[in-house]
Amino acid sequence: MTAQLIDGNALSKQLRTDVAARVTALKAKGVTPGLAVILVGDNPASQVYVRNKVKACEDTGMHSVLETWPTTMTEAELLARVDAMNNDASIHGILVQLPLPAHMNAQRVIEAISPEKDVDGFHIASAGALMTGLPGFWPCTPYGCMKMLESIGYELKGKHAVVIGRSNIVGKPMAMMLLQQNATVTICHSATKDLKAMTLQADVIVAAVGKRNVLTADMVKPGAVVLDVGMNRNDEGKLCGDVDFAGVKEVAGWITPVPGGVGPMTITMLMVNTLESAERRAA
Ligand SMILES: Nc1nc2c(c(=O)[nH]1)N[C@@H](CN(C=O)c1ccc(C(=O)N[C@@H](CCC(=O)O)C(=O)O)cc1)CN2
Ligand SMILES: [Mg+2]
Repeated sequence: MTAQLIDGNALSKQLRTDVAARVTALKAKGVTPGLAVILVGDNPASQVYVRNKVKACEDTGMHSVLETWPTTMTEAELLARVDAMNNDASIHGILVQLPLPAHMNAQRVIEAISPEKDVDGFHIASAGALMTGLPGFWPCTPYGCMKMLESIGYELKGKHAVVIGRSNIVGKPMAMMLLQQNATVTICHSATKDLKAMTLQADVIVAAVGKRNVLTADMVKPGAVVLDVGMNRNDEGKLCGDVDFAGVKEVAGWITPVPGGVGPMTITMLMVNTLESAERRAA
């Protein structure tokens, strides 16, 4: 058996077309959605991601502001920039690209973003809203995973989902979203005793560890849906996920590739969150 591919580039293209149409409608009401992107330091991967975010804004007709600051910026200076964006009426979404330099407290910076503009969904108010089922911004990567499941018409009710990884930005919110759709959810992590015993029971597996080959073919139930959130480099320096793609695709029913899977969906859901923030303002 060979798994069907869930193509994050194709789904993103489709969703961004919908976003662009809604942006046009909002502009007709006099509101242009605006995103502020703040990058501190010169991490080359982060530079690529922020450029792609600005480009996604251009492609969907949104306004964007990109601020890049040197690593020597102080946390107080960064907090002042966040505050300026909180008070800028042309900005509906603010994101501070992570990771931040070591001398900054990322959580403190995130909490300085107004929850109404927290389009990354990282603020504790956003996390609390997701936890309790109240309206709020959902973190873009797990939100993108949910859209991928929706795109294949997958019914989560009563299914067993295993999330590998417990980060605040992927693993934990992913588990909450799956739970909200009435899946039975298991969160596995570095102290899990028998990961394979868990994943073999799973109808849906989300791998979000940041380590190659965390999931291999012998760990997957035939027909399972496998979503790969990892971004690593293999021995040849090529981008790869957490899943042994070549092996697992022979067992799984559905699988996301890396690159071209969850990654592009992260930026697409950022566009959706920013648009919805602006729509709320216009309502
Ligand atoms: N403030 C934030 N910081 C970070 C986030 C985030 O959502 N908000 N997530 C990641 C980085 N990230 C977006 O910021 C991100 C990573 C990867 C991709 C992506 O499209 N990847 C491509 C491959 C790109 C490549 O070739 O290098 C893919 O998977 O196809 C998008 C966004 C951490 N920081
Ligand atoms: Mg992410």
